[in-house]
Amino acid sequence: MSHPEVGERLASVKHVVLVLSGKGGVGKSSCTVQLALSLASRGHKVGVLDIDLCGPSIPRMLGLEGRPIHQASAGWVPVFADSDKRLACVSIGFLLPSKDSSVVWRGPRKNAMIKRFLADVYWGDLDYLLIDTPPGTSDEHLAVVEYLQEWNPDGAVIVTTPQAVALSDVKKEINFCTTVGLPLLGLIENMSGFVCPHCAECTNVFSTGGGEGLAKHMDIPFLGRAPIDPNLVMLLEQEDKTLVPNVNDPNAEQIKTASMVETYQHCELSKVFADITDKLELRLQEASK
Ligand SMILES: Nc1ncnc2c1ncn2[C@@H]1O[C@H](COP(=O)(O)OP(=O)(O)OP(=O)(O)O)[C@@H](O)[C@H]1O
Ligand code: SF4
Repeated sequence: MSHPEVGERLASVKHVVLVLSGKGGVGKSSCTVQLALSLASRGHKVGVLDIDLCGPSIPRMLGLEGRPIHQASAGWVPVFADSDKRLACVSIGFLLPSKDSSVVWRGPRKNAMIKRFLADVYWGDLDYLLIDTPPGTSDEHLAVVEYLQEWNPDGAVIVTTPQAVALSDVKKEINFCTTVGLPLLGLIENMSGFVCPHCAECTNVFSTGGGEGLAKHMDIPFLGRAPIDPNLVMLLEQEDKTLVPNVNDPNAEQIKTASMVETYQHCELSKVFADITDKLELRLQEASK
């Protein structure tokens, strides 16, 4: 079935990237947020579409909980995470009566909502649209791939952890992409080691390198390893995203910035994601040649 309204709506978007994981809790949403912050810090215009309809976490991570999506004549207006309007977000979380409301929908209703997100949101000109998906391969994945068919999304980034690499879930996710013809842009090994908040030394709590081995084995680019960073947890949890987290000294006066895009640049993990983002951008450039 053809979906020309999706193609028309996304004509002003340069790149569409899906973020997937085989298992829940491996850090897919936080990696999506960090890619978005990293791209926005380079001056790109970025949209984050959260299609994890049953467990939307992006509004909380970006500090946008409780903000409404407005209906304008051009379509649904996304919620912006910064005053420069470089980082826009759309999530079912903005449409629910409260943050504790749950979505218990069957496939057809979920599909209809995803189609509305793709066809009705007025993103304006975007350099990147990052789509955060639920874990595994479910109705949401099949729907988004079907609706994007004619638009040809650039591909998928897979997020895993060193422990999850051993499970077949991540291989299933990779096979899903191959089956539906979604190019694999790369794999991120998240929670790979622990950054000490005192000396910034990285300790490998569990084994690391599994993600790189798997990427090699499955012949997909390895984008990098992101360690566990307590300051990232603090930033994602705190309400005011303009305060630079400091787990070392929670009583110290926190540095204030203009936006979360800037705050994130003070986190150790932003350096790792700058490198991951370089590789992803390079991969997208190569693929579009
Ligand atoms: N590199 C990291 N350092 C510190 N904390 C992290 C890191 N990655 C993820 N986390 C934390 O782990 C928790 C789970 O992450 P997240 O919600 O991104 O996972 P997910 O894969 O999207 O989960 P699900 O799809 O099941 O909702 C969050 O509290 C997040 O802050
Ligand atoms: S890595 Fe951190 S916790 Fe371990 S010895 Fe160094 S300062 Fe202490």
